[in-house]
Amino acid sequence: MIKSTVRKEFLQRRMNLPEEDWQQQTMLIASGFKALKLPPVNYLLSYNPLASRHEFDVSICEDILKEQHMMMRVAWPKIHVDLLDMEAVLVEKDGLFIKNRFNILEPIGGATVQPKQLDLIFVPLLAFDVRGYRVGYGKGYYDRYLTQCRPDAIKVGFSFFDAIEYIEDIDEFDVPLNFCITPHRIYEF
Ligand SMILES: Nc1nc2c(c(=O)[nH]1)N(C=O)[C@@H](CNc1ccc(C(=O)N[C@@H](CCC(=O)O)C(=O)O)cc1)CN2
Ligand SMILES: Nc1ncnc2c1ncn2[C@@H]1O[C@H](COP(=O)(O)OP(=O)(O)OP(=O)(O)O)[C@@H](O)[C@H]1O
Repeated sequence: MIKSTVRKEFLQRRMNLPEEDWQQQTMLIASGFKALKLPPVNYLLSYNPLASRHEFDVSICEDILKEQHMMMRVAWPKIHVDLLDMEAVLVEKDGLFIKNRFNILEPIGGATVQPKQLDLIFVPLLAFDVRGYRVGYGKGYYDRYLTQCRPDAIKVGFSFFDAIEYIEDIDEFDVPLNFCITPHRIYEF
């Protein structure tokens, strides 16, 4: 399947998930994540989920990590629409967020974390394949950003659905995930 077909189909499937299933599967994904053995994490790039698109609520996994990595600091993406690029911004406790044009909460103020400082990245996705390649909303923000990160930075995706066979139109910019957690499986690539 090509990215544009995957994008439409999986957004539809996610939007059609009944609230009860969404909640139950969220808990299964979070317990899968808890079982992951990760090296020390100093800097995490998280994201604020778009509830209106039924995105996975990564804040549960953030909390799990905070217990395991006491020194960990969390950054959030801030996009630059004109440049199609993104930065990771640290927000201290009680920091402020404002909604961007896509309705996603972004930090106001706060220090930028350099991409090479990040140890762990939660990567939003609509679907992924058996090789760890993913499809997002199609603007390439994460693809551009991930090429600037350390090769050993761990990229984790979360999905309510299992891997698809192949995303056909992968290009040289696509960076695969290291892990994808689904309600019934942990994929490692
Ligand atoms: N929660 C969350 N935060 C994130 C992402 C994400 O996927 N999820 N991103 C991951 O990249 C970046 C934002 N990327 C986005 C890219 C497109 C659209 C979007 O709604 N696109 C419309 C088209 C709108 C237009 O062209 O103006 C669409 O898909 O209908 C939203 C976010 C950074 N932050
Ligand atoms: N590093 C890069 N430099 C230039 N163009 C890029 C880069 N990364 C991705 N692109 C381009 O951005 C466009 C969108 O990429 P793609 O369809 O893979 O987005 P996506 O993975 O669904 O979106 P996202 O990364 O925002 O979640 C493609 O045309 C792709 O070639």
